[in-house]
Amino acid sequence: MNNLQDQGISGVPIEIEGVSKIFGPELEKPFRALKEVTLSIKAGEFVSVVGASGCGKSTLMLMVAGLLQATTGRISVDGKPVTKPLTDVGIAFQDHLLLEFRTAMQNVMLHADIRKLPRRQIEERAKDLFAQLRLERAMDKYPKQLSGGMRQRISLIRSLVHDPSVLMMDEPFGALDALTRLQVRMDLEALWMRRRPTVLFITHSVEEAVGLSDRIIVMSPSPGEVVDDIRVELERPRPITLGDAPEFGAYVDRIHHHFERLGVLHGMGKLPQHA
Ligand SMILES: Nc1ncnc2c1ncn2[C@@H]1O[C@H](COP(=O)(O)OP(=O)(O)OP(=O)(O)O)[C@@H](O)[C@H]1O
Repeated sequence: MNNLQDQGISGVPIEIEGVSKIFGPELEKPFRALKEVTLSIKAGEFVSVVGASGCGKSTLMLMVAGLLQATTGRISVDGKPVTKPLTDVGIAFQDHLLLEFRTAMQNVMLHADIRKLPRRQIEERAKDLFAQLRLERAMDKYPKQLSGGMRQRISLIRSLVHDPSVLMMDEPFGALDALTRLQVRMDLEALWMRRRPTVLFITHSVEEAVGLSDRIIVMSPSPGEVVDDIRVELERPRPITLGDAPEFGAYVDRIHHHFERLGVLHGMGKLPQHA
């Protein structure tokens, strides 16, 4: 066991150094999606990326996952350069992508089947995750018998069942109603706190980013650049009523202020200034 495991942290560090992405460099009009992104993410940190639509958030995530090559710069995960798709990773998208002809449990076990992982051990962990999310009764149901929030939480269980050291989520709760979104946010925090994988979380919701993150990376509109790196010093687990805390409002305002300055948001009045 290493020191981090002693502390119950299963995550690994991610280093992104001077990473740019140009789509179609061979074309007459190449498109620069990301410009010189440098980020150092600690093992077990929960990091959100917020920014205007099209600023390159998904592009960045795909490059870290090894699914897309950076044009310049270097990315390493757990000290190793990313040169091919990561395997020790869980991925969840807005679309839950559950197979309709498999039950919830069978969907979750897909990982074990594909990756030939020890089935009994993974099934135990899956049952434990279903129980933690109060979804035991959904285990043998098919996706069409479940609500959108349940389907998304099952997708969350699937992304965590193999105990990955990195969890990547691209707008996972985008299609949910506000109440379900709040529930899933708290469920995600609880699951993350148990094993502390390193999380890269992409969201359009500033409130969700503040609710979940240790750090929030604010990106400029295309080509995406890091304009702020905010450490969120709010105690965990964060309560349902977090939105009432003045510090919460200050973080949200700070990000909105960037968006107003960058022309992503257009307000009528003046927003308060933050350091
Ligand atoms: N394969 C590609 N070829 C050319 N351009 C691309 C490609 N993939 C993405 N882009 C462009 O790169 C930019 C960044 O895309 P990306 O999907 O990373 O943005 P995003 O911030 O995740 O957007 P959203 O919040 O809307 O999901 C966009 O302008 C997009 O059109």
